[in-house]
Amino acid sequence: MNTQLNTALNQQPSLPKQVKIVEVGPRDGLQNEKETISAEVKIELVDRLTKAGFVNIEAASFVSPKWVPQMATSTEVMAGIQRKAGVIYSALTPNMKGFEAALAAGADEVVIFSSASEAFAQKNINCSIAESIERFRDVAAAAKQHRIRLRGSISCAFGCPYQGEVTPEQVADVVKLMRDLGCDEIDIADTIGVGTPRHVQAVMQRVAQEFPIAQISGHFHDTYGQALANIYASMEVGVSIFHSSVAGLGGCPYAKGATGNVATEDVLFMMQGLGVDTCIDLNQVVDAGQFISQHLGRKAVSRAGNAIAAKRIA
Ligand SMILES: CC(C)(COP(=O)([O-])OP(=O)([O-])OC[C@H]1O[C@@H](n2cnc3c(N)ncnc32)[C@H](O)[C@@H]1OP(=O)([O-])[O-])[C@@H](O)C(=O)NCCC(=O)NCCSC(=O)C[C@@](C)(O)CC(=O)[O-]
Repeated sequence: MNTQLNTALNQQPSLPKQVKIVEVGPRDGLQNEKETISAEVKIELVDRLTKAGFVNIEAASFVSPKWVPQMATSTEVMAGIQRKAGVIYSALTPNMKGFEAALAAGADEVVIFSSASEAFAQKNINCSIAESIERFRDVAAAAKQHRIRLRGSISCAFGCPYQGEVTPEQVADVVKLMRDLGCDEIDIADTIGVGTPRHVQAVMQRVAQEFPIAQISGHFHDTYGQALANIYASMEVGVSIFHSSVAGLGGCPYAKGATGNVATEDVLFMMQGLGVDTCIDLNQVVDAGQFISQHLGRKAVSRAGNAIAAKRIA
């Protein structure tokens, strides 16, 4: 390597040596599918992901089946998966009814979810941000009582399909509320994928003033093709937890036109190239991505996944 390039590389901000990848495909990825997917298929997907080495898999969502019918099989899914010791299987819980179901199903982590945008909170959970926090108070207390991990997710942290602009200050305000509820981890979510790297860094740096950066995660949808760049930019400012979805599955029922999360295969390929450890077997994730894509009858939305799969056949 020439001296100039070497000096340039040495001046780069350092990246974390290891990151945690939370696989959200079985929940965020599948929740928007119109055709009902059987519990058996969902269970096989989760089991494949467990074998691939994820330490955290979002497997279920105990929300109203009238609002998100695809997640109505969550109890069966949680009962059918082969759990591996040490793996956290998470479930969304919008209220105490959801919490009770998650508790009965043996969720290791419950996820309360609100938004940095008032308009999106109304569309997604039918209440204001303040009302959602009040509703989560009991869920948070019950989670603590049962020693279940509590994660908070903040949608529309970089823009809202109904309200438009969202400021870093608005995101920080919700982070403070979730921190005060006792969240162990807080997700900064780009629901509609409009964030770009410098904007993402500004938001991450602002919220890190309110909550430890080691417990903040980046949840990026890839609607505008910015997700990998945003993950890289987040790592530059110290974020080391990222959400991704096998085969790039997904979309939010309450954010029309939003595509899936960044594909897990693409994230893993980038991390390998950067020498950032994930402890996850990319080949097994590619297999899981091909499995679920075949089941859904379409090609995976993962460039790395499809390229690796094609190379195997060639
Ligand atoms: C919050 C509510 C329930 C309010 O919905 P509501 O209609 O205001 O609530 P309600 O209390 O009046 O209940 C209505 C009906 O739902 C039932 N119900 C009530 N709660 C539950 C429950 N937990 N489990 C099962 N059933 C439930 C309840 O029993 C009742 O049934 P009925 O008496 O009419 O037969 C509703 O708005 C809801 O379920 N919303 C969930 C929407 C959702 O899941 N969105 C997708 C997930 S968020 C997301 O994807 C974003 C994220 C996290 O990935 C980050 C990002 O990318 O942005």
